[in-house]
Amino acid sequence: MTHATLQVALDILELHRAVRIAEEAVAGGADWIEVGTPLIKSEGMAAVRQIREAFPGRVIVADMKIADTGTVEVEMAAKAGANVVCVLADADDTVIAECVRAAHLYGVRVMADLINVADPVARARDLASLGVDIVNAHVGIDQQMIGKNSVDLLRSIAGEVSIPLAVAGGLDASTAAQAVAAGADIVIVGGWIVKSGDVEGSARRIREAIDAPSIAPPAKRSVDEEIRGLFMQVSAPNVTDAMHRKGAMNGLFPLTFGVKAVGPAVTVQSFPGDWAKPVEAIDVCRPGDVLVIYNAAATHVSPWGELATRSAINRGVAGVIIDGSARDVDDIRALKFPLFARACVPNAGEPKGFGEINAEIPCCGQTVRPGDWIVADESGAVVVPKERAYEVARRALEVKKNEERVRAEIARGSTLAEVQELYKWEKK
Ligand SMILES: O=C([C@H](O)CO)[C@H](O)[C@H](O)COP(=O)(O)O
Repeated sequence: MTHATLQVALDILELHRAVRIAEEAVAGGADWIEVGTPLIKSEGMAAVRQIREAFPGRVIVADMKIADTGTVEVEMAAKAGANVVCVLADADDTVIAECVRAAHLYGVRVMADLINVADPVARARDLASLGVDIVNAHVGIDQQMIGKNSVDLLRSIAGEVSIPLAVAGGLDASTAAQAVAAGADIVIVGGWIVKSGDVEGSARRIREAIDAPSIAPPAKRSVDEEIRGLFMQVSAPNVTDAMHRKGAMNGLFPLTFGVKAVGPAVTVQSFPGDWAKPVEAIDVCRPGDVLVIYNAAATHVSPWGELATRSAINRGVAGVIIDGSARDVDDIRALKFPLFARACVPNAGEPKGFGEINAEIPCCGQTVRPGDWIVADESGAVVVPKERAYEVARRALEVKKNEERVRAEIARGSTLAEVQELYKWEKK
């Protein structure tokens, strides 16, 4: 088997970090270095120049995503030191042809990026006949968040053209190996390497995976299982960050610690002092559901206690959120059951039976519908609309990954303001 090229995509904003990250990725086995689109937008051609200076012998790829004025943009990137320049496959043929002509003039190669192309097979053939050197089966980061898969795209074009094929979009060690088996000549990895806390180790894992691909078929999981698996890996703050800082419940506190509640909501509308519906709702829950109870923010009476908790544990309930109060907190802590409420108070009230199960409810400043996802930990609870659960879970994992590298840089003595160049990015 021929050796597939590993291209690390420097998809970060800060040039001073990019050089360091590239050094670590190369130490881990990356062959080509891509100056990613975000870095080019943030720093311009200075980024290409500096990466060229830092890595004189390496192939440097400028991910310009050219959409127009092919000659000007290829010339800029080539003169700054790029060996490969990226154009959008969706650009008009006139643009592609200009890129190819300019590339010949300046001795660089053109990689065409199939992001968002409606008919990838037909377009890949056109691109090859227009003189493009490499076709990239790329699923963009936003598209990945709704489940689009770059290896599927690669499989659809493999064997259709005779020019080298690249693949990009959310690849990790396992999917990179699948991509090589599917015919990738160039494997492009961004986030999984550059956002990782251990860039060199992550690059090495990809290198090993693509050099000796052993392909285990991915385990089949339902969408709900995937969503739960993703949310279990992230924190409530990661989730609200992924939702542009929305979705967090106000005035809610964790009453038990070291536990986390993740699952679709079963909702309960109830009235202060009436614990019938909250307790009846336990029997409506499926394993893994989170019970979300509106109890009119009451802090003088509790609709929830130890016996309800034991029943919920028997049903496999993943946690309880109460816009109101709870009691028996010491016992519930011992049971390690995720419980979140506004307050604790010993009064129980009585079971009158007012209210409703599985209707839309208000809860701590948010609206919760049955089936909306809840992610709650010691920072509080976040509600994710069910229609966006998969996407938000994927985005939350991206948020978490972003923090890993930043955390590693702080551990080496930097500060958050330095790492993120806060002053530079203040809104003008
Ligand atoms: O091209 C890319 C994207 O559009 C951002 O500019 C990325 O380099 C490409 O998707 C690879 O990055 P990951 O998807 O994070 O592996």
